[in-house]
Amino acid sequence: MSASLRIDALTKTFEGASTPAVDAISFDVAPGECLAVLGPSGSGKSTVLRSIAGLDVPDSGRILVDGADVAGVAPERRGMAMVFQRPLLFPHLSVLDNVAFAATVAGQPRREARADAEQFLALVQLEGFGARPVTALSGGQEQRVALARALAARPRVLLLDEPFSALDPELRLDMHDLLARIRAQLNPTVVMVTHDRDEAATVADKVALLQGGHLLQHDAVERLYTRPRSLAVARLMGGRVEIPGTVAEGVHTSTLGRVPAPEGEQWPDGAGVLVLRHEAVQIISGDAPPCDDATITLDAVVAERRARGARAVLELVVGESPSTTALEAEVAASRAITAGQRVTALIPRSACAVVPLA
Ligand SMILES: Nc1ncnc2c1ncn2[C@@H]1O[C@H](COP(=O)(O)OP(=O)(O)OP(=O)(O)O)[C@@H](O)[C@H]1O
Repeated sequence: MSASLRIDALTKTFEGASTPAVDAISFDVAPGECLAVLGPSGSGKSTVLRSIAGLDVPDSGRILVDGADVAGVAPERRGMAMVFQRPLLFPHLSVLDNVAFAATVAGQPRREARADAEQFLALVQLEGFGARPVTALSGGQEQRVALARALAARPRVLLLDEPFSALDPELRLDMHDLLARIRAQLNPTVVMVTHDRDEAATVADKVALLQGGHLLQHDAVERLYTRPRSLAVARLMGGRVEIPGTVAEGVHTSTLGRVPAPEGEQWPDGAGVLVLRHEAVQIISGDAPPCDDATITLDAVVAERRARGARAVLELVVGESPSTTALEAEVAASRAITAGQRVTALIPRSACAVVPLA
């Protein structure tokens, strides 16, 4: 059921707009892979998805499914199915007939189409719901029906446009689990639009990160967090530690001291901002462990502590005035670390990346 997808220099400018909504975007999605198209509002995510589906026509660029260009192919003939933010179910049909609709319209005998639909309802854990009117469903159940309906079309590529964003947080987590089960069972190629990086990190193998119609980085989720290519990527992924400095011969020098590039990484000479995830900063409130080459050990003062539910954010100050550096770290809320306290911050060197200044 899965196909490869290649997006090649996709460009689209809407009538009357001065800049492209999508500007020469290219990426590949392997068969069975789940790609999240992530970015802030207006970054071009839906335009990319709608172009793949054939609902928007790009000005230039190609969309290849298993190597074949789908330009000019009608949306319903592309072997794709799309789930939108709203389930868009037919209110006059039962749950089962909503799922069986496409097959019935395509001429499959009703009984067969319904039997098939039952299987997809079971897959989305709505076994026994077939006879209900869709108007009697909760939001989460409606979205499950929309997913079952899309899957019943046996798409080669499943397109999801913010499908869970209208659901409450608990239900969203359930839907993420459901999507994982669907992937394990049917292995579809999935492209999902989301503006939520946690959602992208939870459901996707890779992320295409967009901003202002440009593709900033297409990479594995983990690399977007730990190896951002630019300051914009680090910030969009929620990075909160930025330390300006200079790189010479692969060593970044700043108020934190000298940080050599991790093995296999190349940092170009010149001005560069050291970025690292606040989650990677470990806080020791007692005796510091002995120094080792793999770890940066810093004396710090807690300037502020902010509550974040089960976690707490610590604003740290490293160094002496006037050359101090601000650093953020996160600890379990249960840890009794208070503002004004002296602590040791440990940073694995492997957690450090250097990106160009702005
Ligand atoms: N049909 C259209 N006509 C004119 N402009 C459009 C149209 N659709 C999108 N745009 C513009 O193209 C740009 C990208 O929009 P798009 O919907 O692709 O972004 P998005 O990242 O999906 O945003 P959101 O998360 O808010 O849905 C925006 O500036 C938007 O206003």
